[in-house]
Amino acid sequence: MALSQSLTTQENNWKNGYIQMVNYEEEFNPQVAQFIKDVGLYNADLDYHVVAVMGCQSSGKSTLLNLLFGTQFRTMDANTGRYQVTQGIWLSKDKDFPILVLDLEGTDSRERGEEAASFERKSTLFALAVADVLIVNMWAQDVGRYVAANLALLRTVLELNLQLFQNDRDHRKTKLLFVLRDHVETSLDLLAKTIRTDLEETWKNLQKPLHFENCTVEDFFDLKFVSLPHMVLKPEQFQAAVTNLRNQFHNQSNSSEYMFQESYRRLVAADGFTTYANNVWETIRSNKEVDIPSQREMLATVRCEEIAEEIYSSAHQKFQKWSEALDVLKKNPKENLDDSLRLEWFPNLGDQIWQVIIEAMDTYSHAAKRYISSVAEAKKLKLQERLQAEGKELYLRQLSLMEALVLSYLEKELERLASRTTPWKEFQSHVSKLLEKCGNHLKDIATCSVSDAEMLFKEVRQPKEDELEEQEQKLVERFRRMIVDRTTQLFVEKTGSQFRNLLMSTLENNPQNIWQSLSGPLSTIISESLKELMTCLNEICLDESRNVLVVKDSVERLKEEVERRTKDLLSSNSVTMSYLYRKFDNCFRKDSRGVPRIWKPGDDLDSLYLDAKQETQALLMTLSEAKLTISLENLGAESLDETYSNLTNDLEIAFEVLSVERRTVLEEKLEDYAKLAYTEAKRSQETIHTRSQIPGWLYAVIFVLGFNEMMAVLRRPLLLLLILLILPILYIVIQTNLHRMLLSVLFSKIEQYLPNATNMFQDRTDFTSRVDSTTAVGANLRSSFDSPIPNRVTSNGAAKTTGIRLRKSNILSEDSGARRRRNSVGNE
Ligand SMILES: Nc1nc2c(ncn2[C@@H]2O[C@H](COP(=O)(O)OP(=O)(O)OP(=O)(O)O)[C@@H](O)[C@H]2O)c(=O)[nH]1
Repeated sequence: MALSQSLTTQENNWKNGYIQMVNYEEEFNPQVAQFIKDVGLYNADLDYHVVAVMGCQSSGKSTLLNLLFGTQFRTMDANTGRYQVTQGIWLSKDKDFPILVLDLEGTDSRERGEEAASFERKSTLFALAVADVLIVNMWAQDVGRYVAANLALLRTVLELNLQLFQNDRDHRKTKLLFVLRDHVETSLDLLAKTIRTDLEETWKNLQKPLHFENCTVEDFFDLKFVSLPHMVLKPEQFQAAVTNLRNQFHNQSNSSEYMFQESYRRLVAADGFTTYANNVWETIRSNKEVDIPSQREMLATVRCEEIAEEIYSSAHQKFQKWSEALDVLKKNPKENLDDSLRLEWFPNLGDQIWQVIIEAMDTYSHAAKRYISSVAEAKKLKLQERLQAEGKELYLRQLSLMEALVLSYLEKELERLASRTTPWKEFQSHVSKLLEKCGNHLKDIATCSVSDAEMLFKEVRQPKEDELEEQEQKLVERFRRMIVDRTTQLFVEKTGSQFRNLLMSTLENNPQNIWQSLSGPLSTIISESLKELMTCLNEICLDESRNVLVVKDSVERLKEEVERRTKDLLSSNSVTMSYLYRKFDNCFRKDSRGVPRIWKPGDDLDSLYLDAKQETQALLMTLSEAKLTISLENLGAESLDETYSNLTNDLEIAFEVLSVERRTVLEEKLEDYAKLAYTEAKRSQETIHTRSQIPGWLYAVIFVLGFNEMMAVLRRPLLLLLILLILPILYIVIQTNLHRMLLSVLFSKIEQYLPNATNMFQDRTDFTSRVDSTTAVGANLRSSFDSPIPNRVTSNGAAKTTGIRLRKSNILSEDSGARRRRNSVGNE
């Protein structure tokens, strides 16, 4: 409450150039710091002085200060009676000079009563701790007289000063300036002598620490005595004396008279004055012993801390700007490492960070030089560590972002390399160039030209560079594996395609010995392919042991590819059947020269049929099981041959092409085809046989009996013309063997429609006759199953029809035979 009241007052007073430093309730005003700044002393360093005045209440202290320093402390108005004007401790600044002026509360305050002595000790102790010059304001007439207040005042000063500097071996002196007011008669020297005697007497009676035992008052104080004439009675003399005294405070040129000496300085820089004063006051107030050295150390600690903090935050702001710029770069990642981008990445950021740190440390050293060096150095070290840690962090961020950029760029470039049609081509040389480019980019941006900066950041960069190198190698290795895989795949596919062509041509030309025929050319194809692959692997730059693994793997994949291609080609029933039909036709319908057979009555149709079927079934068996023997040879250089020697020994590729189920299906189709061919052949043979058995006389009989009909035709030109047209057509049909096809079509149509016709006929007969008729046909069919040769072609239509549904050969499975028999019975 009291403080806030004081502050309100103070706001007005501040305009008058003073502030209540310690209020009546003994509270220190935190706004003193701002006051110091406002009066322009904050940066004065040690180039300032402190003057304090003490003395009895209403002894003209404020009046004196105002006259000497141009301050505007409030003074008592004599017309309103004698009362206390100055309460607590007030602070002002000399109007023109860097002098802080302290106006202390009067020592024998009537208003404070019994507590006056306590406050007097506190304020005196405070004044001795902070002031270079302590003005003791006294009435001249009181000197030499036994005035309790004066003697007590002197004792307090000496005693407290002793207490204050007892631990300070390098203690500072204080100027004690006795200003004797209203000096009238007694000479100043006499008065001074009296005071000096009093001081020495008091000093003698004081209990001193052992190390100060032999010290005199003047080891601690420079004593000076000034008297001022009566202000009211002798105003001119008073004014002249005041002017003279004022000059002693301001005029440095007259060194003997100059009031301030170097040895009085409290060695508290102006920017730390508030902190120092505040701490001293708080220590005094809490009745603790004020230890100047520890106060100075405390001040050094506090101030160095403040200075370091201030400098750190300034450097931090600069780091922050870079950090924000790096954030922007992170959000908008670039995809290449163009030179134009380098500037965006703050090249030589390490140097720039180092520059900030160096500047910060210089500023700190300059600002902290006036504080205890051990404290300042300790704080400097901490500040340096802090700045370096933040600088390293920033530098590391840049490196991490660059690492991400470099890896992303490298990945894209590697993707581009891998997506080429020949991904292996000059792969390693491309990779080397890329890695060099990435490395140069990092080096250009991250390397420091200043050797100290390089030393600082190298320990951060080295692990990051190692990490980047490791990541790059991992990435390259990933793509190398991918490219090896793609290259192998390309070779496998290419080899597979070549094998397919080879397989097709071998099936066309030599299906019977297909696998033996394929082995040789396939060995050559695979050997050539592996040789090419190894050349590519060399460009991809795999080590030899991995080359062996890749080649081994490729061989396995090639085996799989050969199997896949074979199965693909023969998976279609129509394709496989076309080879089987051709085989059957070659054996059955053509002679050993490949000329189509004209069936003659003497031809052993059954044997030819059985042989052809056997041959075709043998081909089917051959096609069903693949067995290739590949011998890889001369894969490359001699050394490689040794490495791959275990690969070149008899590589067997064996697999099942057609499953048992598929084989059964194909055999059934083959059986049907064979039987149809046999039936056609048999019919053709019997036709020719019948024709050859007609005797010559029968032609004469036909001529005689048909003479009339012949003449009838000859007499009808239209009929003759029609016959003349039909006969050449018939001749052409017979000559071109088309009559067989037409006959087979005709028979198949008959087969198709005959059961329906039979059924229709049977519907018109009674039930019994139908049963009999059906039984007879069934017996006829059953008898035909027992022969490996299809039934003979007879005039019996039913036998003709069932001839193509004969039981299949013995090589067919029993299941299939049983099923077919069930089907036949069903049909019956
Ligand atoms: N006789 C005489 N009176 C003076 C002299 N200097 C100041 N005074 C008067 O003494 C009275 C008190 O003056 P202040 O300057 O207020 O005294 P002070 O010691 O600051 O008073 P507090 O701050 O209340 O302790 C005023 O009326 C002044 O005019 C002087 O040298 N001689």
